[in-house]
Amino acid sequence: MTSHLKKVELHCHLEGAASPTLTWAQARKYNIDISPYLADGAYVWHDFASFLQCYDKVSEVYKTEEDYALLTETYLEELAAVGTIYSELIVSPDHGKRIGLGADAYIEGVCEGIRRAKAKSGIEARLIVTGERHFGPESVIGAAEYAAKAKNPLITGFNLAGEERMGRVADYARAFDIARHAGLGLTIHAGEVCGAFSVAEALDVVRPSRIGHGVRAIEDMNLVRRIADLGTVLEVCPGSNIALNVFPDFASHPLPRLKEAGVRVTISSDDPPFFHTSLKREYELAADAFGFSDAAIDEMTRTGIEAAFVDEPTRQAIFARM
Ligand SMILES: Nc1ncnc2[nH]cnc12
Ligand SMILES: [Zn+2]
Repeated sequence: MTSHLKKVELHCHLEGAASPTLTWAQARKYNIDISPYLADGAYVWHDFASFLQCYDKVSEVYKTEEDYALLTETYLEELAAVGTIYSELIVSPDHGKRIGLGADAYIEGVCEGIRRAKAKSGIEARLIVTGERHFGPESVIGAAEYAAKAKNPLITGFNLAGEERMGRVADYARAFDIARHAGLGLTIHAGEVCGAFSVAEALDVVRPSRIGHGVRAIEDMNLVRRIADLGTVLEVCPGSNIALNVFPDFASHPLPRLKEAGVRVTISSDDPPFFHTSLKREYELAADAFGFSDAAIDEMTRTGIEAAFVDEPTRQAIFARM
C-alpha cells in the first residue's frame, strides 16, 4: 500500500490525462464521432504511432477555455485525492491554435483549472510547454517562442514530445536555445521509443536537467554512468513503457537498475488512461512490482521536488508538505 505516501508527478500530458468518460461526454457535446478511438470505455490504439494519432484525436474534443479548465481541474483533483502535493502538466498551446481556440485561451483555461484545484485541495501545479516532433521543427520553435514570451508564472518548463523517430535532436536545438534563454526548465522525451543514442544526443545538444523516460539508456552502461554523474533526473513512467511494449514486463524494466546505478529517478504516469494506469498505480507498482521500500519511494518523490521547475520558496513549501 502506498496510499499513506505523499506523491509528486513531473511527467503527465494534460490531454493524455483525459478520462474516457469525460472524453465521451465532450465528443457527444460537440457531435464528434470518437468511436474509432474510444470504445467500451477504453482508448483504442495498438502501437506508438497509433497511440499518438489517438491522442491527437482525443485532444480535438476539448475545444473551449472552459473545457480546458474542467480537464485540468478534474485531473489535479484526482491527483490530490491520492496524496499528490505537486504536479507538472505537459501542455501544448499549439494545439489551442490548431483547434481555433488560440494559444492564450487554451493556457488561460488550464491556468483556471490549476487555480480551482489549488483552492480546493492545496495542490501546487506548473506547466511545461511542449513542442511535438511530428509537427516539425518550425512548430516546435513556435511553441518555444510562445513559452518564452508568455511571461506566465505558471509556465516554467519546455519539453519536446511526439514521434521520437522523426528527425534528430539537433533539428530542435534552436527551440531549446530559445527556452533556455527565457529561463525555462528544460526536459526532453528521449530513450522511450529510440535507443541509448537518442538519450546521448539529448544530453549533448540540449543539456537538460531532466529527461522524459530515458529508460533505454540502460542499453549503454557508459551512458548510464554519464547520466548519474551529471545528476540528470529521469522522469520514469513504468506503466507507459509496458503498455507501449518498450519492455515486455515489469521484471525486465530498468527502473531498479537505473536507481541502483546512482541515476536520479522519479515516477510518473505519462498518459494515464491511455496506458490503463494512474499516478496511484505507478506508486503501487513501485512497491509491489519493483519491491521498493517506503523510504526508497519517498527518495524518488524528494528527487521530484528537487528537480521541479519552481522557484526556491515554492520548492521549500512543497518539501514542507512531505
Ligand atoms: N509517451 C509519449 N511520448 C511521446 N510523446 C507523447 N505525447 C503524449 N504522450 C507521449
Ligand atoms: Zn510523455
